[in-house]
Amino acid sequence: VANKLLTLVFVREPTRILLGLKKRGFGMGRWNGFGGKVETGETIIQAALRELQEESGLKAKNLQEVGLLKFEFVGDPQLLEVHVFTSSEYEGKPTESSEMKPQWYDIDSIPFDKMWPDDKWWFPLLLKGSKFSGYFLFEGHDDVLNYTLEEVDSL
Ligand SMILES: CN1CCN(c2cc(NC3CC3)nc(N)n2)CC1
Repeated sequence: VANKLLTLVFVREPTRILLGLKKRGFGMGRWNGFGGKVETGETIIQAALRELQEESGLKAKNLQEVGLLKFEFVGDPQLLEVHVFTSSEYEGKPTESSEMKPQWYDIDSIPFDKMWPDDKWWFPLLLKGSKFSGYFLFEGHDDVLNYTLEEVDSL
């Protein structure tokens, strides 16, 4: 079966970035951007905007695709394909949802120890405004066995 399409959106201000604490399900207990599955009949962009609004209450006005991340788990044939976006213009106020508890973090104090382990490699590229493409092989949810990561001119 084809890759599972997922979205991940970070709302960014000059010195801070909005993260959400995942309250249940996949990635529970970890801080992350906002996102979810791409449903049939919607584009990846539409899914990114929908999930951001559902999970944070924010309506992004200038979504930009900044990264493509592929994840594999030892023993699991399903490949995850995560399309990463940023937005610097938005409407609304960060609002806790059933899925996420939003909080602004200063970009100098990102809580990597409480995020997915792959983030420490690609997050610096996102913060400096690069476009990136990466692949991470996980064993379980905590160990990265292998990865490749490159900055790209276009996605
Ligand atoms: C809907 N979500 C959005 C984001 N997402 C991931 C995954 C991830 N690593 C993969 C090993 C799991 N790392 C970050 N930062 N986000 C998965 C699904």
